[in-house]
Amino acid sequence: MTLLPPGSLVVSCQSIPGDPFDSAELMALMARAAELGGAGAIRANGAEHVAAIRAVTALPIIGINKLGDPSGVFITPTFESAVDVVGAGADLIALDGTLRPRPDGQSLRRQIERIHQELGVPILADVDSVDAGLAARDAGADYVATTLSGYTGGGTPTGPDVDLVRRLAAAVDCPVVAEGRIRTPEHVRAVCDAGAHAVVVGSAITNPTHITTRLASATSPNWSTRSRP
Ligand SMILES: CC(=O)N[C@H](C=O)[C@@H](O)[C@H](O)[C@H](O)COP(=O)(O)O
Repeated sequence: MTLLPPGSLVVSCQSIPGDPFDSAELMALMARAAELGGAGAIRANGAEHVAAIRAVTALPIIGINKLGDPSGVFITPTFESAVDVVGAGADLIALDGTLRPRPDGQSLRRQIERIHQELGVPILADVDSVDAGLAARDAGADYVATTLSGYTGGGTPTGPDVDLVRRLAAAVDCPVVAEGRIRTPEHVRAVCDAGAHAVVVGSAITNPTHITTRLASATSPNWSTRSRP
């Protein structure tokens, strides 16, 4: 059985430090709601949140561990950072699969090899380019995802990187997961048409602050100064 069946919607239940929803219990409720809504898997950050989500759902969990400086390699940057997340119940590990230097000086290949051999779970490599996707696959990744496109320099676009999904799907011999700034059913359709095997949606479902900001910014610029009846 594949952990991420084709056409799965993966809901990323991650909170932002300092946000009112920054709690493992609340992310577990988000995961339950995602399951009721038809999600095929959950993505979650850190052992505490993975454990809370594991307690309320049997859906596959893609575990990550964000550590260190977000301007560098910080999504599950080392073998050690994956250990507790798998211990808490993650079924797959996602990690930074970009070509950037890793904080412990280890190679991506060695990190993937150790997670496969010592923790026994598949790897999803979060990449930002076709070259990184090819290298991550060559290093042993089981899935590649577009997660880091737009976050490694050169500015962040507003929508998903549909073109990278298409180019990765043509280049790598493993499933391609679309992730990053997927906010509407049209975005989901576009990445599926481009060849995505599964689609990850985070903020548009699980971050009420972000959802409010996007909708609030769409009101008339004169709204706040308009006279009220
Ligand atoms: C770049 C980075 O650190 N992405 C993180 C990866 O785990 C999360 O902060 C995102 O929320 C996730 O990728 C889902 O994306 P979106 O929230 O845009 O649907």
